[in-house]
Amino acid sequence: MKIFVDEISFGYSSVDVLKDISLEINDPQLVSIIGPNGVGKSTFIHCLNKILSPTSGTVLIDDKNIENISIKDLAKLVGYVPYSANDTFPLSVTDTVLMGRHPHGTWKSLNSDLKKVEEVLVLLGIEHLAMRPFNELSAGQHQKVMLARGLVQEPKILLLDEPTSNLDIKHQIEVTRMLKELSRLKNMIIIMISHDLNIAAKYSDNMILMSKGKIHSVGKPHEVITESNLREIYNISSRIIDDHGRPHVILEDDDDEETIPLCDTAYVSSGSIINESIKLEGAGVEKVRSG
Ligand SMILES: Nc1ncnc2c1ncn2[C@@H]1O[C@H](COP(=O)(O)OP(=O)(O)OP(=O)(O)O)[C@@H](O)[C@H]1O
Repeated sequence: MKIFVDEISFGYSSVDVLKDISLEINDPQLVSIIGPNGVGKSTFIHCLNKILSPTSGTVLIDDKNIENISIKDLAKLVGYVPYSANDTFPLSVTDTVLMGRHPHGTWKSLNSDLKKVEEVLVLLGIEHLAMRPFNELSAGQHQKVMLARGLVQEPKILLLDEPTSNLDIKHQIEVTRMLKELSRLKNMIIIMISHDLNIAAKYSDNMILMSKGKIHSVGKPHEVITESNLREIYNISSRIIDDHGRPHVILEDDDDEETIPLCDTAYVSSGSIINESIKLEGAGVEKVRSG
């Protein structure tokens, strides 16, 4: 499986957002897209599954231009879990997840589909919610159910827009680690937008830092999460603590000379909570041309 993005640009009617983005991603892996608010991260992943069509440039999946792939066929290749806290489904959790088995297809519920749903609910630790009405769940539970719906689709490429933003710290870590494991187990390219630099750095095989509609940096977490990048793009003073070869970001307060962990994981990661069961290095994200 390979995604090749060749010089795509996109603008909404009033604003140019993406400018000549090129990128190639090979191999099963977890890739995080990071960058400040409004730089075009969601717009970019919308161009990878035809929610939006680039104004110029092409997106190829396994050498096929996605413009020539029907929405129904594309759904077999590319899954997408949007950032949305407002989804409502007048269905049970099981039926909501079941919809992911046949996106754009006929509504079915075969035993094999139900088994897949059950597996994914167990994987995400929400099997106890199976019969609960979706609309009665909490925001974090909603987010896990929507993630389950994306996973049960078993796409080759899964696009996730801030999939852990409503989860508590323990579940953010668990789910992100699980996504990395799943990329290997299911042979998937998982592309996740994240604002949590520490968790993203810890579990991503590669990271993409976006700025003003372009890719600013791409590569391994320690290549992307650098003090100079954070100062330039986020305008923050930071210190990078190398934790077993992976960066951890500590904010520095220029006035008070105090340091603040960027997120709780700075503490957690140096403790014993994280117990990685799979440790594989991924590779294969390559910036083809810089914008
Ligand atoms: N439907 C739309 N119509 C017009 N402009 C839009 C639309 N959606 C997004 N934009 C604009 O496009 C730019 C990029 O938005 P996008 O949602 O891709 O950013 P983002 O990097 O994902 O931001 P965030 O981190 O806040 O989610 C922003 O300036 C936004 O205002």
